[in-house]
Amino acid sequence: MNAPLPWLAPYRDTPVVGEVLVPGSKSQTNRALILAALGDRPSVLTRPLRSRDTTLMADALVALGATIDRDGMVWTITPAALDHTAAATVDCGLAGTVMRFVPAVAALTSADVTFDGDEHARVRPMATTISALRGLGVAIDDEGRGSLPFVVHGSGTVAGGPLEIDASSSSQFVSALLLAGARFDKGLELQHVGAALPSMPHIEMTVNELRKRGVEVDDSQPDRWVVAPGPIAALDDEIEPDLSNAGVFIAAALVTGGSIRIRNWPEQTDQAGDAWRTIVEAFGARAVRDGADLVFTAGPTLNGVELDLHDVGELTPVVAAMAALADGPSRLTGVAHLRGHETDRLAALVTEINRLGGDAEELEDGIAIRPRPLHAETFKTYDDHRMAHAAVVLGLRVEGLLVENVVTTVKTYPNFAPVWERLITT
Ligand SMILES: O=C(O)C1=C[C@@H](OP(=O)(O)O)[C@@H](O)[C@H](O)C1
Ligand SMILES: C=C(OP(=O)(O)O)C(=O)O
Repeated sequence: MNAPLPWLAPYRDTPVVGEVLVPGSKSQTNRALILAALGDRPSVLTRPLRSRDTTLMADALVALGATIDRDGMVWTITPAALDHTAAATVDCGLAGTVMRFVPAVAALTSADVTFDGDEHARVRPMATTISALRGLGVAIDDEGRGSLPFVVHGSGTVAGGPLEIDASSSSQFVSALLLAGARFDKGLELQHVGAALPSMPHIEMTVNELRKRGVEVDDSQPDRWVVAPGPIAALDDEIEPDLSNAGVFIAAALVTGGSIRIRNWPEQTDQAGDAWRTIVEAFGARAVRDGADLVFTAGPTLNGVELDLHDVGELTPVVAAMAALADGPSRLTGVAHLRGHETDRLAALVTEINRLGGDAEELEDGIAIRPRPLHAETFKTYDDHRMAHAAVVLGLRVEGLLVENVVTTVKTYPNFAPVWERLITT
């Protein structure tokens, strides 16, 4: 494949004022697809995200026997008969939700299912998925790697029952087992042991999605989930806008002293990205509801921040870009697990901010950033959609900044670059 051409990030020396409707939530779409494929009847999904991660998820479920009719903004999912026996291959791309969520579904089929992904996917943490499924009696052949690629040898059933795992490197290890747990013969009694779990809102989203489909989940004890065995009811559902991806637009308003209306921000939501409402306050900005929308307006200064982002780690790259443009120093902590994301995000952010002449330093569990005048360079994106988001935010204030590969944003946002360009240049 040819190397992508660097993209000149639009620069702005006046406040960005505008509005945007972001596409659907990646996390909700991929949970809904899994649960529909395991459901008791067909389900209809409205406004799903159509991006690389959700296409990979849909293709994976089709490979396991589900039928998915993708008609624009309405997808109809007919569940997989789990007696599927034909050998299948699942391309995980760089999608954590695909590489962590789908193996437990594959274990329920009677097929040999090979999982692999992008080059960097092979170094993302997977050992917990492999050992957890083995602990439930599933045969997996990973040639001792503890990472992709591996083959799940489905035997048609998973016994389920009690299981201890260490999910401190990714909440997705917990979500994956909960999503399939009701279809295990004995259900699942899952106990997390180890350092604090990251991304708790994502686990809460998993539990909510299960309950919406009639699955009984007891989460009354910390770090413990008991999923009763039984059917997963089909559900016709509408996907919310992706609030994590709204962050790059919110940042555009904050770093230029402007204002942005994010359309259709849900009143009640379990998305991690809802945290933008409080994060912007730390920067000295505010978020005000106006009907169905939330309007984010910059304050007179962009304060430095001290934020523990353990629960909302995926917001870190955009927060770090804002911090590099702030009026004072920042410390972003609680995010050691970002080293296992699309790239080692702590190292990548420090390298790229410093490449522009900034002063960022890696901490044991985060980043310290002291703002300095920045100059244009090519900002490397490491095939990470959120590194590209960080780059375009910095490009608003650093004239001439080039983004190595803005197209990498297709992981969770189709058409991001033209939408951004229109907002910033009109
Ligand atoms: O379950 C999910 O949909 C996700 C969980 C989180 O993963 P980690 O717990 O690995 O950070 C989050 O960062 C990721 O973007 C999506
Ligand atoms: C960590 C992320 O993705 P993934 O689902 O691939 O883990 C992310 O989107 O920030």
